[in-house]
Amino acid sequence: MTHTPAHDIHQDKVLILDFGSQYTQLIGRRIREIGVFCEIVPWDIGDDFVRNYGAKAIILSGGPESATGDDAPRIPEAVFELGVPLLGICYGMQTMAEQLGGKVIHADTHEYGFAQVRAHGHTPLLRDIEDHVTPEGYGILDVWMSHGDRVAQMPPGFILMCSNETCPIAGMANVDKQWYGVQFHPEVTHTKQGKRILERFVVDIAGCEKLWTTKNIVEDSIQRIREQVGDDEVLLGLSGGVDSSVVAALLHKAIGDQLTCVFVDHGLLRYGEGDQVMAMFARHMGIKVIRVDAQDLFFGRLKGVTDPEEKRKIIGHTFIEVFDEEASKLTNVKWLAQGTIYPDVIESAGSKTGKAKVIKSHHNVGGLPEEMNLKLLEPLRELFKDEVRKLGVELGLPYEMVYRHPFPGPGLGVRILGEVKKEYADILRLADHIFIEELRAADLYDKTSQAFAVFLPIKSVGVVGDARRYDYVVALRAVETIDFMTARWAHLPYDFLERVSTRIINEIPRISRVVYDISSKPPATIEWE
Ligand SMILES: Nc1ncnc2c1ncn2[C@@H]1O[C@H](COP(=O)(O)OP(=O)(O)OP(=O)(O)O)[C@@H](O)[C@H]1O
Ligand SMILES: O=c1[nH]c(=O)c2[nH+]cn([C@@H]3O[C@H](COP(=O)(O)O)[C@@H](O)[C@H]3O)c2[nH]1
Ligand SMILES: NC(=O)CC[C@H](N)C(=O)O
Ligand SMILES: [Mg+2]
Repeated sequence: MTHTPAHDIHQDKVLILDFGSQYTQLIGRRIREIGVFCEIVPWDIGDDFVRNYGAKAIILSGGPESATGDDAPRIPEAVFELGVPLLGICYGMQTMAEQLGGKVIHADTHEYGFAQVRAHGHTPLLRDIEDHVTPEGYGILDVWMSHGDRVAQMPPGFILMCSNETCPIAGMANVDKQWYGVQFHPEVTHTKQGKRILERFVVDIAGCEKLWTTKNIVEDSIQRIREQVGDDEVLLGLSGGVDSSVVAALLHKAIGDQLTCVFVDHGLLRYGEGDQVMAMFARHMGIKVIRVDAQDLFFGRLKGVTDPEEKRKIIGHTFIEVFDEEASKLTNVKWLAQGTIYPDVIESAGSKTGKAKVIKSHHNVGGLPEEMNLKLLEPLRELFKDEVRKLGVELGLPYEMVYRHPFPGPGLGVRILGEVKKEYADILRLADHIFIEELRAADLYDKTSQAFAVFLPIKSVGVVGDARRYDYVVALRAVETIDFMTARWAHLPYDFLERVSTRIINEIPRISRVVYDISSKPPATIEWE
């Protein structure tokens, strides 16, 4: 049965040219939230790409460079030839000004953080959008700025759109062509009217229809998966984490029992996780799940190994081995499904050109041997994490599963410092479970981005019931973060920490002491190894 969605959800799309801003992904997320599809590409993607893409509007991001420099990154010429609305943000506006005959200078006073601009409400972009009105009747916007350069002279054909004392040209517009530039960042939530401004641009000015909704995405993905896969069989590594769970639910809906999942129990899972995954997917949803008990294999391979990178590599290779073996038992499989999401795609494109240092090798199930000849199926590769979560809920997965904290593939293997032993994993699982259970009970789970316990294989002395206890130490870790690239340690209430610590020491005989990790990232990382 073929199924035709009511709309082509990619019909109206916005192209975002990335000049290296810290907030480029935020621009993308805001446009998607508004209900319009968009994609982020590097600024030097080339004229041909820009001409053939079919964007209804183009947004030029901010960036760290100075538009005054001779070899500064520039907007491809094709952008100006297309006749579509343009919005330059910060660096995007500055280079637009330079390229069209205006002038940018290094400013004497830099603006970082909160600012206000007077909005000259005569342009379509800002008309009737304001936070305050002055006694003289001018609109004022509360915005967020981050710049050292500024536009000193507008290009011919542009009029002033907003300004303040430090930045007399804080916005400019060529209303005929629908080309706009703003010095402030509408994509960050500190700019209160930011989302309205972006919506005005993509919906009212560029005429994009709001077709990018969770319901439409589900319908569209299902149709595309069916067309791609036909009658073939698909294999998916199911971890119980958010991404692979949503892929499982989506594939099951699209192709039913042509899907087989492999769930590897490496002995480094959270408390009760294996049973939960089986109950949820196999029993409740009727998905074919092969549970592989590979505990002895993993613990055997990890015996005596203490170096964190070596542990990560061994876990990664052992995963592939198990996967390979399971795949070879199934005869008709042509596809390997993966939970790759859009930030993975953007970041791996960026890292090809970058020279970033490897801090940790993330395990990767994608490195399967060539002779398997499996084709890759990645139905989430256009979606941001928050979109993946909404999709999960739409597909009927429970809220608690879809909004759970991320869990690394190597699992407790990177939360047991030094050598990994089953004995340690059993102790850690219990401590972690108590911590998470208490977080949920105190309504703090959703207020932290990631929380877990870490096992320290050192012993400390305690006194319990007048007796001496000489046993292990557990560290609690909880962080608040948006993107997991930087993180602040969570300031959990003392009485809460006290309750968790008391329970852990009382209920787990092998633990003598509990400590709380107060390091942020950077300079620490979120996981301990
Ligand atoms: N225990 C496991 N059994 C089978 N496959 C696994 C296992 N752990 C990880 N994988 C595979 O590795 C992929 C990457 O893991 P990763 O932790 O990044 O994603 P996830 O578990 O799907 O989601 P989340 O980021 O929420 O944990 C998973 O999508 C899954 O395909
Ligand atoms: O799937 C994964 N495989 C891995 O090997 C891995 N290592 C770290 N993480 C997760 O990444 C985020 C950042 O962690 P770090 O600050 O420790 O680098 C945190 O959310 C970590 O849990 C991993 N996820
Ligand atoms: N955030 C930005 O885009 C900054 C642009 C430019 N690097 C400046 O400092 O003005
Ligand atoms: Mg995971």
